[in-house]
Amino acid sequence: MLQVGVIGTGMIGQDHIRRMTSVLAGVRVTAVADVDPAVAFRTGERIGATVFATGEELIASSGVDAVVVCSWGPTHEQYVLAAIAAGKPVFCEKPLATTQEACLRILEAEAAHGSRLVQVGYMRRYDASYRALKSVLGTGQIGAPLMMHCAHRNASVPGFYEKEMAITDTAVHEIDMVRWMFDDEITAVRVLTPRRSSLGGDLQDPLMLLFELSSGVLVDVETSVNIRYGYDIRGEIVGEEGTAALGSLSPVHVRRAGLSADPVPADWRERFLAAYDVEFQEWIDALRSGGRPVGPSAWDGYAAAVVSDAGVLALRSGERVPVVLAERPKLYGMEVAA
Ligand SMILES: NC(=O)C1=CN([C@@H]2O[C@H](COP(=O)(O)OP(=O)(O)OC[C@H]3O[C@@H](n4cnc5c(N)ncnc54)[C@H](O)[C@@H]3O)[C@@H](O)[C@H]2O)C=CC1
Ligand SMILES: O=C1[C@@H](O)[C@H](O)[C@@H](O)[C@H](O)[C@H]1O
Repeated sequence: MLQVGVIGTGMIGQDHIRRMTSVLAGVRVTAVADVDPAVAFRTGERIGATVFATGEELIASSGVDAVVVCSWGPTHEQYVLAAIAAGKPVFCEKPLATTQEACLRILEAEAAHGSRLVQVGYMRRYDASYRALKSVLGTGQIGAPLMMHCAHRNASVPGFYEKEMAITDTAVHEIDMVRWMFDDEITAVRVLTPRRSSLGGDLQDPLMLLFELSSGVLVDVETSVNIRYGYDIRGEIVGEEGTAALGSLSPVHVRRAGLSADPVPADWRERFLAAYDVEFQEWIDALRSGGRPVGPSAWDGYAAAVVSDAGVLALRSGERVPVVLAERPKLYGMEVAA
């Protein structure tokens, strides 16, 4: 049984605790910590886990074999570094860290440790629809890819959500997905600002991002974070001889009162429910078999941060911003995770 400690017991922390305590096999949540002690105590009491006053104490505990970090982005670096220093595997929700400099510090620490300990929570790589899309691409049946159109729509966002988070918090999923889908790097970013939605308050919402890949493939991403009608994730690849798109996800299609409709998920927990399950089960199984994490690596977390930084610059300047990555350390090979 893998003994896991969870740092950050907010929205996604609770969801991952639920899957580790009642859905997945071979795992027990033995410890929790949150900067808000009331939340941590309620959770610890409910699931019978030890509550630690700080994430660092949780990481040091002998009752914790592996760590899951679900706290706010700016706090990820300190916990990932502490887990590496303790030699414990750490699953960190996205983003790996909020600056590329912080990601580089994590890469250095992991390289000094000498083997992979870190996995980043880019769950789209585990989603059945994205996996099917990648496999269609791989068979060559639509010919060489030329473009991809994506949409990332949230029904609404919390009050603390700022305009650049449409890139650093939201489109960062497409940044990782595109690198994985095409086995390629994003080399430049542009960001266009359409007419502003009146539903987004001060936010510049929606945004239109354009990624250039080193192969010449172009990827456009619409982010709309106040779309109201639900959580809608789309993707279509245009190839030389055909197109392939993420399919409809609904198990049921309703026709009534002059309407033909599929339900739309409320949020990411519903849309990516199965993907998170697969992501965590594969992580647990890899660690239990004495292996290393094989999903999105600290390198992937770093690359996403560099592209995301370029996106923020492109939004501020209105210019095309090139993406410059550091040299890829040997530890991360050229393998494509998940
Ligand atoms: N993969 C995905 O689809 C998703 C990933 N996320 C990521 O998960 C992380 C958490 O997001 P949410 O759960 O939505 O936020 P949240 O605000 O609901 O929960 C975060 C929790 O972390 C706690 N926390 C903050 N600083 C802390 C610290 N220094 N030490 C310990 N606990 C601390 C807060 O008190 C709170 O309970 C973010 O990095 C976010 O980007 C969130 C939603 C979906
Ligand atoms: O990661 C997530 C949130 O943090 C983010 O705020 C949302 O825009 C994404 O759709 C969700 O998957």
